[in-house]
Amino acid sequence: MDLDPSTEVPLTTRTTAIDTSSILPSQIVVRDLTYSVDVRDPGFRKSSPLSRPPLVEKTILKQINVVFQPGRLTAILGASGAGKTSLLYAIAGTLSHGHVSGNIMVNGEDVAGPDLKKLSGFVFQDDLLFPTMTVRESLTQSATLRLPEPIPRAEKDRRVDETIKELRLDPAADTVVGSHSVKGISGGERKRLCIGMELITNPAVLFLDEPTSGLDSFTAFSVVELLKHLSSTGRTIVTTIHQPSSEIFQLFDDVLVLAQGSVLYHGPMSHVVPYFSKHGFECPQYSNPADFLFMSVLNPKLDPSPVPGLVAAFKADSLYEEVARAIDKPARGGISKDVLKQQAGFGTQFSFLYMRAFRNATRNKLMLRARAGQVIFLNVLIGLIYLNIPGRDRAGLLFFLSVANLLTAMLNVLAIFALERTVFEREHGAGYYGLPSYFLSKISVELPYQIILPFIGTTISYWMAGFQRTGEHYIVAVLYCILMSLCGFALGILFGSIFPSIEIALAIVPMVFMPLLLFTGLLVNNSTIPPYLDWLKWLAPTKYGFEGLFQNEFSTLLLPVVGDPSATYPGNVAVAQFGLDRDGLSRWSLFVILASFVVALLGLAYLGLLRLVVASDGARAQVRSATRKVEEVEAGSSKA
Ligand SMILES: Nc1ncnc2c1ncn2[C@@H]1O[C@H](COP(=O)(O)OP(=O)(O)OP(=O)(O)O)[C@@H](O)[C@H]1O
Repeated sequence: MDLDPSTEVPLTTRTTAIDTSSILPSQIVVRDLTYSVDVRDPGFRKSSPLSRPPLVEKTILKQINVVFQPGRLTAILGASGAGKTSLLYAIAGTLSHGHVSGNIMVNGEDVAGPDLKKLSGFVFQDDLLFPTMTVRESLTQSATLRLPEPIPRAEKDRRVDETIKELRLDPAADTVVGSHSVKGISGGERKRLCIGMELITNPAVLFLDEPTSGLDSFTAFSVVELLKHLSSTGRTIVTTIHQPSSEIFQLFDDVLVLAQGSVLYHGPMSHVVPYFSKHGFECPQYSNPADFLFMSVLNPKLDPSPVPGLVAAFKADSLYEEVARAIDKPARGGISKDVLKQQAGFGTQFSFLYMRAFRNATRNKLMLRARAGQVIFLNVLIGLIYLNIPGRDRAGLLFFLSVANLLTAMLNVLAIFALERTVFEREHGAGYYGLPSYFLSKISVELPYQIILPFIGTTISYWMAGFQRTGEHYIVAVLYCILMSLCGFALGILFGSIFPSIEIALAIVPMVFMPLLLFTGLLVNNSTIPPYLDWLKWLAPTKYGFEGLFQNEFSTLLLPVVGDPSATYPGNVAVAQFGLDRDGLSRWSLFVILASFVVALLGLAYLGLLRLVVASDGARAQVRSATRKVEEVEAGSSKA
């Protein structure tokens, strides 16, 4: 349990640390909001194993009309799959999949989703914070990247201090967020930090998706009490919530009950029980109204379902008339464009991301040592193996250098990117920074590794194995290894972004990658490969790496004849024996092709990331729903 009495104190009577005078009370009117997605027809009967179900439209939200008032805390309740998250995302403008129709107005002005996104804060259910950053650093990140550029640094720092005070995070201000393996702040502090990261811009509207999930009841209560306090300062706060306790339920000003994408009730919390009792659902005395709703009205096992009748009943109720009136005559206060969150400029984004990645890399000392250690260990080992091996038999070491530099870089980057991918998707989606600044900062932070590590590794094995002792040959060999490492870096990002998880990437990548090793020229002589497979060699960076390293070392060397060390033959003969002269490419042509490969792979990696950020918003709702179902099945089986 993460209960720390010093930090989890209920926040009942409190003053506010944040200057709330600039909050413009914002009424949100949602009119005829409909949301649908195209899905494969679940009722389709396959006529053959290859037939695919046709796409059909699935309506998730059906003509929703609701009004969220400033200074009020609204809870969206509903069974799993009712459309709570979809409604929140659709209003907040964080959906990118499917078809959304209807209007969303703030103080009577029509706002497109992205504008409301800028005007409001959004706290996601799964809080993705950087584990190596402290609470203060996380808030500073939000202030740096999301407050307008002209606001002075001192003012941004003041806002960070205010937010820490407001959320009572002072005792944890300099504690790292932590992760599964490193103990950091408590669950309640994490949630408050996520809220704080949104509060930095002092938004008039705050959306939260299940802010109490995973918290014990007391911590959950203190989080909702914080929301209540924040709404009392004039903010419009809307949160989805899953089965709140009766203490938490009492904190809400308004409740919106959803079922099958329609509104069953939207009005004051105090009217919920009388309203449903009027429609035949009597809440027993001393029962938690939320539990009562889930066990009776929202119980999916009820046959016939009361939902259609209750949807119609709500539309005929005086509460709905109030909503309809507000929709017809929305409040007129305008929206101040000044309060819109602004993304910092490219330079600020880049330098911040660079510093963060740099700090992250240097704080993660284990990873740093592991990366350097594996390079030194492998190259000393291979250097010892080739210490006394003469002539062209050292070709195996060149093969090793080309493949190992690519593979180690690719796997390291894949492992690191797998950890930060979800954070990247979330931060990018929340408008902290753009893809160009992220991509460039990633390259800039990784570049020293991809230069220094191959340099160290190649230097060790090159001199131990006794390759040509001229500056030129040594430098060309190092440059080839750096290019191979950069290819691996780009492939790591590319595979990390196109495959949904590191497990899937690791299952598929060897299948694609291993056959390409056959085209290097060492394992199979190039001239013996059948013509219909021969073209594949052009796709193998290892071919260019190995061929270039081989030519660099052997083409100008006189090699000893096996069995007669006093006799020699020109190294070009060895090049021809391996079939490496077949394409007529010099070591410099190979070098240029390999460098072009790096650029092309970096371009593909960028496109992979672009595809990821476009796809992530739409996928989020589905993933959450699937996760919830798994959790429910697990909870059900553990109860049983
Ligand atoms: N992009 C999508 N494609 C297909 N179905 C979707 C998509 N987004 C949502 N859905 C479906 O729409 C329904 C409503 O989903 P939503 O996540 O809004 O429900 P919810 O009330 O928040 O549920 P939970 O409490 O389980 O998170 C679910 O059946 C979900 O599977």
